[in-house]
Order: sequence, then C-alpha cells, then structure tokens
Amino acid sequence: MYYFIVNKISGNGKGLKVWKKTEKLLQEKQINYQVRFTNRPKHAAEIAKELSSEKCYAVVAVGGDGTIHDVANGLINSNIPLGVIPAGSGNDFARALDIPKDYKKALKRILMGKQRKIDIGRIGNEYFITVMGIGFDGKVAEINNGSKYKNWLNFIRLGNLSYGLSFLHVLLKYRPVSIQLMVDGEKLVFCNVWLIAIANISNYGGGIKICPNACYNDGLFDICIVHGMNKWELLRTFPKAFKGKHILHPGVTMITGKQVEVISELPVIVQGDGEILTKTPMSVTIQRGGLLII
Ligand SMILES: Nc1ncnc2c1ncn2[C@@H]1O[C@H](COP(=O)(O)OP(=O)(O)OP(=O)(O)O)[C@@H](O)[C@H]1O
Repeated sequence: MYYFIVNKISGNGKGLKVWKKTEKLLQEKQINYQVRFTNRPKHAAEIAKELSSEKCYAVVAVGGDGTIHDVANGLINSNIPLGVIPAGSGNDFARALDIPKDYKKALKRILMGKQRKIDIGRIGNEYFITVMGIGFDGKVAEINNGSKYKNWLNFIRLGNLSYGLSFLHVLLKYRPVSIQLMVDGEKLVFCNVWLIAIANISNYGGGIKICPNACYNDGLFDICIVHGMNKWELLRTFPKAFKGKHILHPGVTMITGKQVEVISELPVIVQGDGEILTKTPMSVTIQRGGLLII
C-alpha cells in the first residue's frame, strides 16, 4: 500500500491538479493506494503520525516544502519512508534531492523503491529538513506566507519571484540585531545581524543558494551569518545568493556545526522549511540520518 497526503492548496492549487493526474496514473498502473487530503495547516503531520503505525511502502507528500515539513514531522521515529510529488511554489527540498518536478517521473522514482537516509534538524519537539532562517529571513517567510501576491505569482507560474518581493517588503522596515551563537560549545558574537540560516540543504526561497556547500547526509549544518552591512549592501548582495556567490562578501560568515544555540538582544522570529517555528532564544541539533526518503 502507498499512502498519499495531498495539500490541495499548495502552489496555489497545483496540489489538487498534480494529484488528479497522479491518481489517474496510479489507477492505470493498478497500484494499491489510499489518499488523504489536508484541511488545515499542520493537518498533514497528524495524518502522517496516524499512518506511521500502518504497514505500507511509503507515505507520499503531494505539495510544497510546508507539506513535506508536516509529513516528515509525522513520520519521524517510524521506519516508513517519505515520498515526494512536488506541487508547491518553491519546491526547494525536491530541487536539492534531485526529485523530478514532473509528477510522472517523481512517481516512477517512488515506485522504484530506492531508499536513502537524510539528516534532519531538531528544534524542541519539531523537526526541519531544509533550512532554518533566523531574523530577517523569518520575517520574510511570515510576510510571504500571508501575501496575496504569492498566490497571484503562482497563478502566472512565477511563484519563485514571491520570495524576492517579500524580501524587498521586509527590507524597508527591518532593524538588524546583535546575536550570540554557541556552535558545538564555541561562543561567537556578531553585531548588526540581518539573518542566520542554518541549513541541511543548500537552497531555500525557491532556489536561493544560501549555503551552497550544504549536504543533506554529512551530519553537519552549514551556517550562514549575514552581518555588519547596511541595507544597500544587503540589497546589492542578495541577487548574488541565487548563485551562492554572496559568501565572498566580508559581511557573510560561513561555518559548520552539529549543535547551535542562538541568543539575541531582542527576540527574533525563526522559520524552518518556510513555516514559522518559534522566536529566539532557541537551540537546534542535527540528527544524522533521521529520516528515510524514497
Ligand atoms: N487545507 C489547508 N488549508 C490551509 N492551509 C493548509 C491546508 N493544508 C495544508 N496547509 C498549509 O499550507 C501551507 C503551504 O503549503 P506548502 O508549503 O506545501 O505549499 P507552498 O507554500 O505553495 O510551497 P513551497 O513551501 O514549496 O513554497 C503549509 O503551511 C501547510 O501546513
């Protein structure tokens, strides 16, 4: 049995469209499957948790990174692999793991049954699988998730642009803060911090290579700290991040680590996989090979 968890509204309705085509293919191939639809945020985590005690080949998320985040959280500590049929706006997880954008190819890959283990980040009782962003970045995710232009840009197939627009929106008002980090027991202090990205994969926000050397199975987070630059420098440096070239700027510090604690002078917002998770102070740990992907 294959279980599918579908977020119909992901990618501004792409979830439902992709599912209809996928279902047709499953029926043609006479695959044994069941489908559940989400009807609220975090519902996919509840469904996946319920399914994690069933016998099945895989639980497949049909949606974007937020849906994959929820399904992964429901499957943690089970031995059931997570499959992905990409149907979101950004699809950064699929991009990093070479999961085809095309539903036919993505399904073929799931049915082939080859499994791999990936690292996950743990923050309290929640897990993230792509990138965690602290500060400016968290605010951008908050604005982006609630924006009307995200839906509109998805509609005209330019969903990737919405993160850039939200970036400009937040840039007008955001004030950088001082932040203290403890990385594997070593204390580091940075002034005028715009953002800290703690990454399991290289990209977020629809292809921004924030930590170009991040690898999902090396047991390490790649950490990018953007600090000590003014608004205009940040604006000039941002486009370089699409190719990972921002790391050459002196105001960008790159480090790696397994455990990171973040304390800031004022509480700042934290996102993981594009979902708002918490505010600082917070602590995150990597769990090597914590999730099975099919
Ligand atoms: N029925 C629903 N109604 C409202 N929100 C939902 C529903 N089902 C799931 N969600 C929430 O929708 C949000 C967006 O989903 P998702 O991230 O998969 O799509 P996306 O934002 O278009 O793609 P991406 O994250 O790849 O850019 C998630 O936070 C998820 O929890």
